[in-house]
Amino acid sequence: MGRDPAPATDIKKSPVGGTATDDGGWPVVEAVAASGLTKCFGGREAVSELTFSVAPGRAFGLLGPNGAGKTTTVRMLTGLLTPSSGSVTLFGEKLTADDAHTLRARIGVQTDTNLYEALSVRENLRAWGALYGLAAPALVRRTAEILAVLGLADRADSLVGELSKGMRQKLSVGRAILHEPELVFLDEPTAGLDPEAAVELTKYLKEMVSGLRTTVIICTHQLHGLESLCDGVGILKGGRLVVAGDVHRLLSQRWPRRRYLIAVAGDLAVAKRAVSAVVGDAVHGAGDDVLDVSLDEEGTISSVVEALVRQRVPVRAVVPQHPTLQDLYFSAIEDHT
Ligand SMILES: Nc1ncnc2c1ncn2[C@@H]1O[C@H](COP(=O)(O)OP(=O)(O)OP(=O)(O)O)[C@@H](O)[C@H]1O
Repeated sequence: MGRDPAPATDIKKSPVGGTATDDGGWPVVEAVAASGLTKCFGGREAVSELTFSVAPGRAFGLLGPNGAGKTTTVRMLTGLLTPSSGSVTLFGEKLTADDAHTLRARIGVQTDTNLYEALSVRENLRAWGALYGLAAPALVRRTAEILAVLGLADRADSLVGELSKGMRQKLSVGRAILHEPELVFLDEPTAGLDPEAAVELTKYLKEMVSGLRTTVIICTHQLHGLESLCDGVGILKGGRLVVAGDVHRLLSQRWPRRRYLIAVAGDLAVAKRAVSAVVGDAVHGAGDDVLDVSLDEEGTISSVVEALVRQRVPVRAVVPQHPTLQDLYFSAIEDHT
């Protein structure tokens, strides 16, 4: 990656809401801030009163069922759609129709339209790089990097019109990140990608976030493992933001107790009595030889294991059960049905 790496300053980020501060306690200008963002189509609200912000150098997942309002939100955030009410601020500057063009040089937006069908993959990247204002050495370097990262090097000279759906998808992502923008909006970037390419792309996006402090806003339905990329998340339902914040904080708020599955050998009733002496009724059987235990504090798992050992119950495995972003998503959507 060519852009200068992140400064050493440790930014105390506020992925959603609040004011981020740097080491010296100075406020950090949010990369994206939406305030009361609303869009009506024909009198019907597609997006209602969205207020959230994303600090620079963060990856933020905008999630929600089909029709929840993700694309409409991103289109407003990128100046492609005028809000019915509310406002968008990018890098501390209010987004207006006049600014949109200037600000767009600092952002990358993935869309599957406007690929030049009659040009090759390489020619498409070069054409887009030139439009973004990349000069010759950077353009050549970035084109090669993008082709390698997306696994398109061996198709660099193929015409776009001859590409498979997944390859076109890769190219549309490549186009969005080609000029190393400070802020990138991605719409289902890994959908249609083979598993290897999806892993590579996710790894590259993480490097952009941690190495270049790129801010990434990602709309996706692919929740599995998304928390490894996104530290912040907003879940939309029916155009409203039903959950927003730091993923880890949201998970620990929603599931404050720690759950473990303990596989034991021998009499399960004896094992359950031994554990119950430590955790009360926060234990139940989960199969013939497995106990499901919920604890207030992580430390007490050692007391639980000690209690089993004292009763001569062999412990075969202790497996912590970590709630995931997928669990958070389903529980948030269910709460608002
Ligand atoms: N141009 C438009 N005219 C009228 N209604 C629209 C328009 N664009 C979007 N909508 C409506 O706004 C709502 C939100 O649509 P949007 O495309 O933002 O959802 P989404 O969350 O991106 O969905 P998906 O996951 O299916 O892509 C939907 O009810 C949709 O029908």
